Amino acid sequence: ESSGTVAGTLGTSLWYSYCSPGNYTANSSYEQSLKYLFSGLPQKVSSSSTLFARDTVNSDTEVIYAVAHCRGDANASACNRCVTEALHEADVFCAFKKAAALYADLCTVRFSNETLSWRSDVENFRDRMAIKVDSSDITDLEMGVNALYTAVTRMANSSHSFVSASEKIYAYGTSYEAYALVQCVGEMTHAECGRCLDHLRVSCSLAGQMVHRKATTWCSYRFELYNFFTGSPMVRLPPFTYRAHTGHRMKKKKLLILVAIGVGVLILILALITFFFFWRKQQKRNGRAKDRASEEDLLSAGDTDGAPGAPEENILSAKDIVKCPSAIVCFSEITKIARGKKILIFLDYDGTISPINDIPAEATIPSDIREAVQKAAELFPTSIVSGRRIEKLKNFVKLDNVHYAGSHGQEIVMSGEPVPSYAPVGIHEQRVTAATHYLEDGSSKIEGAIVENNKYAVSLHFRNVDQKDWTLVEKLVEDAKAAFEGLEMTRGHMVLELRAQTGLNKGTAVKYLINHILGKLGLDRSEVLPMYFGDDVTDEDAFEVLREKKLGFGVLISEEPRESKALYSLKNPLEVKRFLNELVEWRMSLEDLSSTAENDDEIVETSSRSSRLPR
Ligand SMILES: O=P(O)(O)OC[C@H]1O[C@H](O[C@H]2O[C@H](CO)[C@@H](O)[C@H](O)[C@H]2O)[C@H](O)[C@@H](O)[C@@H]1O
Repeated sequence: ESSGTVAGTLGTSLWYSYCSPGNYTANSSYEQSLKYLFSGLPQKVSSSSTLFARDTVNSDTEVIYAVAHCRGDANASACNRCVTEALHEADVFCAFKKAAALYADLCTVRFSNETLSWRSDVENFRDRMAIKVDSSDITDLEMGVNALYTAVTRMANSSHSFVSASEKIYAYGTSYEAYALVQCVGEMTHAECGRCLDHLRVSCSLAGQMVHRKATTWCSYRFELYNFFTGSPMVRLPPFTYRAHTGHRMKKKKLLILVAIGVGVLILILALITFFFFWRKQQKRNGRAKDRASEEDLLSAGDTDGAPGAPEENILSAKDIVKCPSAIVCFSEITKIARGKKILIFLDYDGTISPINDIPAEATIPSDIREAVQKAAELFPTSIVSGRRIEKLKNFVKLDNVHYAGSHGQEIVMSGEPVPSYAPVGIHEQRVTAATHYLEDGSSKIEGAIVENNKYAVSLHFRNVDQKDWTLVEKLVEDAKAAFEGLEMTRGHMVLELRAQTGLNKGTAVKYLINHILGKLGLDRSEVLPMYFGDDVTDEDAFEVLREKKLGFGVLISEEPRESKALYSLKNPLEVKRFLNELVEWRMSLEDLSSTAENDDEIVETSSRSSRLPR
């Protein structure tokens, strides 16, 4: 069932739902049997002493299995209500699907035409993460949360199936109250509970994710920096103080420093020997290279003339947010920090890889830019992150080897996967559809206004509207916002948008994509260099994530200097194409270099980009 639909949102009690691909037809015996199953399940689970129930029912052709489980601190009526609502959501969002899994705060429900057991389901976990703590002491805080996790898990698999706990964590003068909850289905043995939890735990590191949860129907855990469960914590762990652990760390640190010094001296000696031989070769080459003047002078200018705002030591810590130097001029700085890392590329669509067009529906991507994106994606994991809905985006981009994040990062489809791996639940789409009709009606009298439904956001374009009518446009969007719940207004290039209030944006999408790509490649965040290219205000969320997490950098696409959280700039989509092509060429030349390293002279003779090759 891995190809099923997964939906999720922040802010509603149903935080994840998963519908399997198999369908049943209306009025079939499967539908009748499922309804029967649904009618008894809430009562069955809420009256069980372990707040867990299984049920089965025979349709004409198949057996349908269901399990439901409520959180250990829920009372019977809250449990009953939660399961009833989850099954109702299943009716709406997984209509006609033979199997589904629904994850709400207080309960999980799973039904299927295949038998259900924790072993067969353990791969089917769902997670929701948020990197909530933006401070330099995140590692120390993480240690506190890890300590809490270890203690609570140990308890859950030794004596209880439900454990809530809290702990005070002191890290560098700040005090955090951390809360944890771990639960297994009562019928599982302690060993099974332990294995189920271990499986959840190893499937993703806690690194940086202070606030997160993971669940299958059978076992789950959740961490928050606020008290989210009912009643007092069952266990109160002694305060975790980072400083108490520093003594041990210091010893380790000293040892590491000594080893590092030894290795350093050795490397220095080897480097001196290598340098001597290299210097002799270089003397010979200089004669031949003198008269080679080419475009590379421009591209490597940042090396020599100190381009304005060009970061000197570590480009990720540059402070100037107004003037972003050209990514083309600073190409050699960029490749310097990219060396040895996997580059991850994130591209906004409109204004970044597609030139601005007066008619949004006609803003296609030029074939040479598409070709550049495709080539880049063959070497670097690439994602297109846009305000447009994914269907439309895919239709324009027409590339299979990229990931897509649509509706301003609210919906995500990974490359090669037929269905979204992340999307808000349906109520948000319904609100946007209602607002779309409202805007269509209201704008029919405003000449030049164009309404565009982007699934979880609706755009009212005023690029072609006479300036005297702009106030009408703004008023219409404000009225629509007031008329429907759960929508927020944002602005872009000559466009006002009403976006579903999901807490998701291009920044959260970039975090999600980076986590998934890291997981897929088995890499650590220090091994990758994400670059995000975007032209609009909505891209600032992504620039900010990369800048503040010191993960990588943003590249602002703009003809004029503009205040931005991006670190570099490019003028227009043509420059984006050129940069991507340069990046591909650089990466390929590294490969060439390593395969012909023994014949260094030959490389110098034939490469027109010799100054950017690693020295
Ligand atoms: O995140 P993006 O991919 O940049 O999408 C943001 C909006 O882009 C589109 O509108 C913009 O481009 C249009 C075509 O060039 C232009 O006519 C319009 O003025 C721009 O705002 C798209 O139509 C919107 O739905 C996106 O939200």
